[in-house]
Amino acid sequence: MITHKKLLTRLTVVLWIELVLALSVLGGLIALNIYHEHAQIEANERDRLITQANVISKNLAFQFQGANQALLAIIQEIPEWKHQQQVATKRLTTMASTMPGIRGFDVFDADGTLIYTSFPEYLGMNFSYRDYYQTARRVSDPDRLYVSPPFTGMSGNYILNLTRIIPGKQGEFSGIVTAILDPEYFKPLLASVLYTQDSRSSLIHSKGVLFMSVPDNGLKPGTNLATPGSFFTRHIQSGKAVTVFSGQLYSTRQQRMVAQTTLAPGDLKLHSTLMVAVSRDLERIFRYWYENAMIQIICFSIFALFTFTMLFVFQRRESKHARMAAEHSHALFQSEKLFRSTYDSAAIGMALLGLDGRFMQANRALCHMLGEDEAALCQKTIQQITHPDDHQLDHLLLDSLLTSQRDNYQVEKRFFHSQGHTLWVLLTYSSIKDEAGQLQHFVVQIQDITEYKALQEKLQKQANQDFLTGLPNRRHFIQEANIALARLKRRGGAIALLMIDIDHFKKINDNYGHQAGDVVLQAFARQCQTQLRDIDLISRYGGEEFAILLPDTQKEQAIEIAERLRTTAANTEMHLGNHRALHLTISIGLAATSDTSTSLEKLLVKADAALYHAKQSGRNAVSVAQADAP
Ligand SMILES: Nc1nc2c(ncn2[C@@H]2O[C@H](COP(=O)(O)OP(=O)(O)OP(=O)(O)O)[C@@H](O)[C@H]2O)c(=O)[nH]1
Repeated sequence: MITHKKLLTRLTVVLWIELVLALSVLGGLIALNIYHEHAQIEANERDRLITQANVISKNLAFQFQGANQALLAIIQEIPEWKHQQQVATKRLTTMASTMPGIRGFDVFDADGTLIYTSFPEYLGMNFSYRDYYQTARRVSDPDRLYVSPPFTGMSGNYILNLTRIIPGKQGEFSGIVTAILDPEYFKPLLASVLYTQDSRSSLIHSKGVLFMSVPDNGLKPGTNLATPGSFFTRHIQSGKAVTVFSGQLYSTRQQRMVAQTTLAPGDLKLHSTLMVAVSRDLERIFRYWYENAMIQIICFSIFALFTFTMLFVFQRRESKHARMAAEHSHALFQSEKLFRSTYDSAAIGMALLGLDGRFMQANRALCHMLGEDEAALCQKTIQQITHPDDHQLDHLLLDSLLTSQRDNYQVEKRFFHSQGHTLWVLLTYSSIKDEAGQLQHFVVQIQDITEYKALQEKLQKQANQDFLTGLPNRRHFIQEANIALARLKRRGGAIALLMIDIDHFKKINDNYGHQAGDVVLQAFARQCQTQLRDIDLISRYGGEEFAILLPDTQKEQAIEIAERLRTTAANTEMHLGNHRALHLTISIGLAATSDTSTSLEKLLVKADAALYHAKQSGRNAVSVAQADAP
């Protein structure tokens, strides 16, 4: 079974995995975008560099073709000059001046001696040591245009020549004719393709010798670039007309992108050629891309950090909430457990009632008290187990809860046990309301007070009873007599009061003992009781004095009763045990009235006075009090 804690941990891990995956995807897309931008910038730059290199190449090719045509024309014209130096010089000078980029023309004989030239000051000098002469003589191909490696000319300038062989009549080597290229012409050409400050274009002889660079990068013309691994070498080795390389330059150690083209002017056959290199600084090419990429990476890192932090904070808060909820739930569980155990094991009966009085829950003590199980009790209402005599009171009090006049009340009432007998219970009702104050249920606490009630009844009885004779005592007599007088006041009629005193009772005590006196008192009480009606009330009023209240009794009728009591007492032998017996007499004072406004005090005073009169008249007599004067 998965615990709540394990489930939370699993959810936490899943969220982290999901976040990492989402960030990985986002990061991947950003990386792809950065890579794509890099590739696009690189491709665009390659295209631009190639285009610029091609512009120079085409221009040079055109230049080479023009120079080649001029050389062929000079070869054609040489026989016509017939060693006339001035004619040749004029012709060569004129041709050089009409051709842009050509500084002059020289014609050498087979030994390398300058025989015609546009620079007459060098006539007759031998230049057979020059590379262009030696290469042309060695190769001796009349169909080729020889491109010399750059060299320092007689004027001190760094130049290069385009050379053709002058073939003899049998095709043998008869000398060379060269066009001296003007380096100053190439500088604006190379500069014309530079489109940014970091752009640079160069011309390199195919043997690897640098001819010129624009702008000057500090690398000396004549530097050999044909070193292993250099971009020049890699271009030559590739055999391609156009290449582009990026990285560190062998020559300057700079990081650049270089487009190189090999000059190939149409169907012109060349021996050696020139390479055009146009390059840009890599840092400048990718500066914008780099800044943009850094912004994206920083933004992504901040976003990732933010989401990690947010998730961390969120999960900490969630886990704190979960911990608090668990603690709360544990506390609630403990509290409910404690309540349930208190509720179940309480000595007092407890129940939850619906508003209609139906039992919803009942604890063990209540079930035990009523002799029902909880399920059976929950089929009943509290009214069903209440004694009918208590229904009215119960309804009244319950109504006061339902109408919110009060929140609780306590009542003593009777319940029916499942076996039919009644129980006295002390019942406390309490309202249970919801947060809006609406009454939802009742909680009742029920205490079995049957024993207490019995004891109370017994004590009550004892409090009202004379312990010797068992007759009501004076206190109880006064209570009941007042009730009877109240009834008289309501209904009218008549009432009589007899005050009875045993004559010379002291002598009985003295002669037979106090205990015998007690026996006489008990026997006399029984004797009177047997002669009275149920509605009559006899009490031991004190000592040997008895009071009898005769409700609904007229004076005459009362006199009859009094006389009967007197004669019975006088005529009845009273046995005292030990074969002893005696006769006693009694004196009676009688007060009777039909005055509904009379009071008990008045009646007692009158009866007492009459009793006194009976005693005074010799005892064993009934004396009737005079009626009140109208
Ligand atoms: N044995 C017994 N004697 C009681 C009890 N209560 C009162 N007495 C006695 O009753 C006697 C009453 O005497 P008295 O008041 O002098 O009156 P008497 O002797 O009856 O004479 P008269 O009333 O004048 O006829 C006293 O001796 C009391 O002690 C009682 O509960 N038991």
